[in-house]
Amino acid sequence: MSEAVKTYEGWYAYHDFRKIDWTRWKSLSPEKRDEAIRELVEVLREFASVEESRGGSFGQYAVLGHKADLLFIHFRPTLEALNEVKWRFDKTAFADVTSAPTSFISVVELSAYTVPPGTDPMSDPAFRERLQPSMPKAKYVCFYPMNKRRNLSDNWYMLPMEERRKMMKSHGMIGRSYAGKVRQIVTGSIGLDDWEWGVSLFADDPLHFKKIVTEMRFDEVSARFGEFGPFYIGARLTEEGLVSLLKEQVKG
Ligand code: VOV
Repeated sequence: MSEAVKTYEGWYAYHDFRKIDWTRWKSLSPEKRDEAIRELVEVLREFASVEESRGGSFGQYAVLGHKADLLFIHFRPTLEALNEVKWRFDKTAFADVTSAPTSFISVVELSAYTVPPGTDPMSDPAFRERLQPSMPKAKYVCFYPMNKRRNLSDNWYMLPMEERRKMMKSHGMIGRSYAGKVRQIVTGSIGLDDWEWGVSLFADDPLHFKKIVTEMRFDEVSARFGEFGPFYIGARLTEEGLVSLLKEQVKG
């Protein structure tokens, strides 16, 4: 058996994708819509307020294309806290006009591949901080789930540790060349959801997503072992942006 990599876990993550039923939204009376918006704003402010007490983090995005309309990303210390968030949102009148085309449950994860042997990364406050990240305030988010291949000829989980470490080092070096352009938050989902990881990337220029993902496709660890699920791209939504989106849609 190959040596399993040591992983370090932080906040749990809930990627909540929502599609809006615009026909139902438009069929509500103006008073009901205003009331639903007021309640939604209150709940989203509540979600965002966890940042102040460092009890989690929250981001809201408008999703492009047909796969979803909105993405809410929640980081919280426990799965129970994520469930509370879910029920809190589902109780709102706005939730009644939405459906959830998909969702993703995972936990912020760092691994020991790049940790010098014999050192304890948890003694480093910066490392511990990265396990409880604030949602980056970049303009765009890109999210996709991924696995590492387990074919007979290319099985990540049967490679010796040293070989995996070498490939992850090369991966990390490509990643670091995007410093200041792309922030990544990798969340582990083995045993929690249908894929092995969720990759959340944040950037002010969406082309940087295309560049980094392309470059990584040519790097051995992604080229040989990467298996990818659907990609989602979202633009960060301010409170005003969300409210005007909901109001504009009903104008003839
Ligand atoms: C924005 C840049 C960036 C940077 C700096 C970066 C660095 C690093 C380092 C140093 C490490 C290893 C230690 C750790 O921190 O866990 C990782 C780990 C990981 N990564 Fe990464 N990655 C980036 C970016 C980045 C991208 C764009 C992707 C998607 C890959 C692609 O082909 O589409 C990705 C995936 C992952 C995954 C799935 C893991 C866990 C793999 C495992 O087997 O455990 N990642 N990553």
